Formats: sequence, structure tokens, C-alpha cells
Amino acid sequence: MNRTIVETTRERIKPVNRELMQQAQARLDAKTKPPGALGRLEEFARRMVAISGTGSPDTSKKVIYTFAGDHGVTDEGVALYPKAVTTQMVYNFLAGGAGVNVLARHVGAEVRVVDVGVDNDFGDLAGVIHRKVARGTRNFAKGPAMTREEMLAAITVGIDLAEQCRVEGIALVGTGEMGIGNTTPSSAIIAAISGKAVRDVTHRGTGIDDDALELKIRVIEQGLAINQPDSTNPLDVLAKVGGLEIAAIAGLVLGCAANGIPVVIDGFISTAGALIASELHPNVADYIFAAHRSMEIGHSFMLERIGVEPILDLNLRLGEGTGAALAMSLIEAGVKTLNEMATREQAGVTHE
Ligand SMILES: Cc1cc2ncn([C@H]3O[C@H](COP(=O)(O)O)[C@@H](O)[C@H]3O)c2cc1C
Ligand SMILES: O=C(O)c1cccnc1
Repeated sequence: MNRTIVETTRERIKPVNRELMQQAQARLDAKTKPPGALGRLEEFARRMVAISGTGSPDTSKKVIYTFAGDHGVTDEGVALYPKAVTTQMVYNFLAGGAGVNVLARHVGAEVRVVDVGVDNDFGDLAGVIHRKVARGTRNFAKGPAMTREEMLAAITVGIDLAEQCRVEGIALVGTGEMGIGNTTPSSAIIAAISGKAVRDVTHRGTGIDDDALELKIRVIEQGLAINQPDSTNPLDVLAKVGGLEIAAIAGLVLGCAANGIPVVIDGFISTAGALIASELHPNVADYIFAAHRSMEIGHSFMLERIGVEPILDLNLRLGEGTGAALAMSLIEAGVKTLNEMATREQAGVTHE
């Protein structure tokens, strides 16, 4: 059997450079501050050094990929907003008016919009990265969301973009998504992988009421019962109950790990993609910065399973890459303290 790009990418992932990490901490400890006094900013700085393999990482090039895709499972009434909003928001991203555009500008990051599965023909619309695999997934309450080929094609989109980031010298990559209904497959993924009750990992998405939440839980339970995803096979879970944009995020995270690029994952849906990547290789987590803890109740279980601690806790529940943008600024701040703070020796501060 031909080896897939997922397998060859997976095999390139190495542990991060622990020696460089220790050297970075020693440099931080020589700065004009008590040891450890910059708290998690020090963690961000030493991890950025270890991931990138450079002593003084340059964080000026920051890119957020916002992957858009539609979901057949919206036929079941699991989302508050109509599917058409996915397409409308793509135009909003291009016009620079969405939440992620504002927050990315705020931190000096570029937003790149990728159509991996929107149920709309954008033609050759400028400003979009056109990598459509299908016009949305199928309804996973009735059968698999994707074929194995579609799932692999969507992962490949993310892997290709990570390769391009290495060529471009992007210092920090962020993940984002837009896809009406996509909290439903995200809950299905964590339920399938962790074995937790669907009720314990399913929440209100854009703001559904109690009745719609009960329906959403039943739809996910039905989807898991019909598709029987193999909890030990993350790609099987992804194909059966995932989404095209979630697969692309899994590929981007995997590709960043393979290329030594730090990747900032956004909220619930992005973390579902990162979870798939993390289940594929134990060292993927070393390359991940978890931007924030989402309001979705299943998010903490995902973060715990990956083994990452969120940077922010701001009651965010938007997605798009909004939290990733904000967290990038703190990661960059940590790196700047390493690059720019004076040592005690340089400043003539004589305490030990
Ligand atoms: C105007 C608008 C902008 C958004 N930007 C992100 N999302 C977020 O909400 C959706 C997921 O929630 P659910 O599963 O409940 O549909 C995704 O598109 C996610 O990116 C949005 C949703 C809306 C309505
Ligand atoms: O956590 C998120 O990213 C999220 C939560 C609800 C709806 N959209 C996104």
C-alpha cells in the first residue's frame, strides 16, 4: 500500500531541543529580575527557542489560517444560524471586517482564508486560498461525514500550507475556522476519542437553547452509534464524524510539528483538529500553544488530553482564530523579554 502524506509527515516529527530550552532559561535567569518572575512569559520564550531551534527567535512574521467548511449535519437542526453564514463570513474575512481581522491587525498578524469545503462556488475570487475538497461534509447522523480520500485531501491542505510557511520563514502560525455547525463534529471527536458521555462534552455553540442542546446531544449520539468510529484510530474518527476544516487544521498542526514551527491553536473547533494531530504522534503537543480556554464545556477535556495549558481565559466563544491572535501577542512578548531585556551584568544590577 502507498504511504500517505500523513504517514511521511508524521515520521518527520522530532522532540524539541531540550538543551536549547535549558540554555534559554539560563539566559532568562541572568536578566534583571528575580528568577521565574516573568511567569509563563518565560515558558513561552524558552519553548519558542526549543521549537524553532534558534536562540533569538524573530516573531515578526505571524500568520493565522482561517479554514472554512460546511457541515451536512446542520440538516438536523444542531446550529442556530443557517449554513449560508459560512459563505457570508468568507466575504467578511476578505473585507477585513470579522473579529479575527480586527484582532490580527491588533497584534500584527496576517489572516489567510482557505476554502477547504464551503458549500458555495467562489470561482477564482481573489484573496481566498482555493483548496476546496468538497462542498461541505455529509450528514454524519446518517453515515460517514467524509470518505477516507476526502479526509486525506483535507489534511493534505493543512500539511501543504505548513510546508509553505517553512519556505516563507513564518515564525508563528495560528489556526482558525469558520463553519456553521462545526461545534457538533468537534464534540463528536472528543466524545469518540475520550469515551466520555456526549452530554459532558457538548455545549451551546453560537448560543442554542436547552431544547436544541438536547437535540444536538441526540444527533451526536446517533452519529457515533451509526458510524462506530474506532477510538484508537484518529483518522477514522476524523473521516466519520469530523469536518473538512477540522481535517485541514489537523494537517496544519501536524505539518507545523514536522517543520519545527510553533502553532497557536484557537478555541474548541481548532483544538478538535489539534487533538487529531496530537493523537497521531506524541511529540505534536511540544509544538502547540493553546491560546485560550473556550466557553464550550468539552474544550478542557481536549486540552487535558493533548497535555497543554491554555494561555488566556476570556470567556471567548467565537473561533475564527480570534483567541490565537490575542495569544500570539503574549508569546511574542515573552520572546521579546528574552531578546531585549538587559542582564544584571549589563545593567550593573548586582544582586545574585
Ligand atoms: C456570524 C458568525 C460568525 C462566526 N465566526 C465564527 N463563528 C463560530 O460559530 C460556528 C460554530 O458554532 P455552531 O456549531 O453553533 O454553528 C463556527 O462557524 C465558528 O467559527 C461564527 C458564527 C456566526 C453565526
Ligand atoms: O471555542 C470556539 O472556538 C467556539 C465556540 C463556539 C462557537 N464557535 C467557536
